[in-house]
Amino acid sequence: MKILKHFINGQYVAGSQENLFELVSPVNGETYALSPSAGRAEVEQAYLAAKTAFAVWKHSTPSQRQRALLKLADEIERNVERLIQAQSEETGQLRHFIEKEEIAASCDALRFFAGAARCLEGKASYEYAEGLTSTIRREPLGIVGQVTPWNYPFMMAVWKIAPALAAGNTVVLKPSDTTPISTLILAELAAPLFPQGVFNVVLGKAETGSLVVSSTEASLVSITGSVRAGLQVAASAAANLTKAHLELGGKAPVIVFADADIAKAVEVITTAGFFNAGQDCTSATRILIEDSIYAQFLEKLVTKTRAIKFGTPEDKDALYGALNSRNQLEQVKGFISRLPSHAVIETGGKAGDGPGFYFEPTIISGLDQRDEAIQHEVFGPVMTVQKFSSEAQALEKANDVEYGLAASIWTSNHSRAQRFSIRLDFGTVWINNHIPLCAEMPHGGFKKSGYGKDLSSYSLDEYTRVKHIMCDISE
Ligand SMILES: NCCCC=O
Repeated sequence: MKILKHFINGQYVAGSQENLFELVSPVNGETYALSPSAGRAEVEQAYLAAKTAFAVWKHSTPSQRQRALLKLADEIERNVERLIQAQSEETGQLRHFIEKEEIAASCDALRFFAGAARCLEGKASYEYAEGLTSTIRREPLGIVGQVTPWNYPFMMAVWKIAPALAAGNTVVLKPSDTTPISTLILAELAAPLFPQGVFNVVLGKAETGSLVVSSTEASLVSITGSVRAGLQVAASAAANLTKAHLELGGKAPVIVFADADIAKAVEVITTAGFFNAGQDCTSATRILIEDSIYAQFLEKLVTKTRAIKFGTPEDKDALYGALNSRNQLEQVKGFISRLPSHAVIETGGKAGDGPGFYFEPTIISGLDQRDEAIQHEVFGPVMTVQKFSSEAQALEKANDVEYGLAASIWTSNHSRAQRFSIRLDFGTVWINNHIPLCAEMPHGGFKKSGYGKDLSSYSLDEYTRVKHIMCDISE
């Protein structure tokens, strides 16, 4: 059985063989590799490598950082087949999905940050006080501790490391325990392009993650994960006064008015809800439908959903693959088993056949606003439908969750679209669409969805600090 290794100081490093755990294929439930679990000594070894590397990398010019990031994007493209193979094995995702939604998008993000590294901004230098001239320096923070999730393992690692490295920081990253291999390949591809120790990967479960985010060597800790994990990271960061960036869960409302383009709404919402088996923090999960079109819209949504195929990684016609783990499948089944008696399963509601971790695309109606499936993130191919009868009611239901990551509004009334985009309490609001992202624009939430931004120049702000230098110029 293959035993994975950490990637520290530019090379693979065997971990302690004491706490090995199994990596299980979501496609067939079989164990395909063993992973070590980094303890304190290994995490400290990674931080030491990152600290030594920071002394060099912080003096690199933005142009040098740009060249390294651009080369990394090219190298990823040269290794696309290897990456698709690794990631489909660890996630159960479809091969065509990984290529388009992860690898291509990750290369684009790397190229964006390569350019953005050269365009950092600050206030104009000037004499704001008599006899004194002020300048602003934007500096890297130091060593960054990062924890990434399993839903898009490769792309989430790129979203974290690209702005960090572009700004001149060095990294210690712990990928999810179920999906470490694509991140190890990323580190391996990056190694010849950056000074030794700039990007280190330590493997393990939650205990290793706690060691990474509680290190006193970290200047920033950044996590994409659940609200529960985010609360723990925020607490441990606070104990050291370490800056934290938290990209946590979501429960996106999708508000459909009678004047929307219904055919387009049905098409996009079913894709945006079941894409990646709904394991997406911006997934279209809570469909709020104006009462005058409720029955007609629901019928179309159900018909379209029944035609959705899920399948193994090779299946070109499938919309999504397996859920990431047995644990995640149990989570989704748990939500279904706890549905109240007033809930109606319009379609789906069951696990798929076979040994893999599959679940049918599912639509649930009849729920009350306070019910668990409306209030909490399922992170599976499950959407709920609710009715509303006025703008005020739609807005109230949409905002009435603890999350604030993403939302969409569907209408042909321009003023209404604008009103909702202002009043929706979510970090991204789509108008007549749902799910697309781009590297130039920020991704991050409000409320319990966390704080700080991934992507865009706003994430470079997270990874830099602003220094004011004031010089006496009096004669
Ligand atoms: N659609 C990408 C969202 C990233 C987090 O799940």
